[in-house]
Amino acid sequence: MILELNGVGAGYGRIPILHHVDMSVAEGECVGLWGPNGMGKTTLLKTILGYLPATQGSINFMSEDVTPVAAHVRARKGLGLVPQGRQIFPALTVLENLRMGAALSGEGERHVIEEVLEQLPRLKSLLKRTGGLLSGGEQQLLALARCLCGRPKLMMLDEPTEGIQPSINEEIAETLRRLISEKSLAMIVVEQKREFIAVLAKRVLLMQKGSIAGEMTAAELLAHDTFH
Ligand SMILES: Nc1ncnc2c1ncn2[C@@H]1O[C@H](COP(=O)(O)OP(=O)(O)OP(=O)(O)O)[C@@H](O)[C@H]1O
Repeated sequence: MILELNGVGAGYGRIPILHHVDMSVAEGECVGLWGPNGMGKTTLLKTILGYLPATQGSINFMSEDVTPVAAHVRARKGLGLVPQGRQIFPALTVLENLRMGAALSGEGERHVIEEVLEQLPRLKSLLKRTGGLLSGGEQQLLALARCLCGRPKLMMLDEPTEGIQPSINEEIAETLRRLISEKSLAMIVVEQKREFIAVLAKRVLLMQKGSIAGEMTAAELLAHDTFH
């Protein structure tokens, strides 16, 4: 397993949000995380990344107990995030955004960026463009590319299709599918759109009220009654 959580709890101040979360991700596996709004999916990603401390349980990443390890050290070890709402640097150019990501990789910046651009060729013609002037979809591709420039071993994506037009969502899904099948990159994908998760993840965890309430196959997810 590349990631293993055992009985993890976390919250904000004294408000507990996550309760006894057990989950694992195998090498090269893409796991979907699905559930209604406000159930703790983003909180779970923040806890795995170390932005929030686990108040209970343990987090194991690449055979190391990272529960006490600081977020920036976990990032260097290979935990990457494509955050909700993209969070690119709007005043920097596309290339500068990628350089920020590549600083984490510990490899030659130019080589890393060139390789990532081969996977996301649409960005090649946008390198000098200011990030804030890109469309939402282009910003999402940039956020994905920036994360890849840090050479993650496990990439977590928080609602990558939110507010993005369908044609770019297909491009994002296809890029992620290739990264899984060709590069064996492990992923956790938090998503509301079932069709998007089903294309990528064989195994989908259902999150409810801060706990993992069940596990489904992609086919079961597509057949699942919606929450609303
Ligand atoms: N910084 C914060 N301080 C206090 N409570 C928070 C904070 N961030 C989130 N919460 C609360 O934690 C709970 C879980 O939120 P979280 O964002 O993890 O859910 P989610 O499943 O990712 O939902 P969404 O899809 O809407 O982001 C919610 O009740 C939310 O109000």
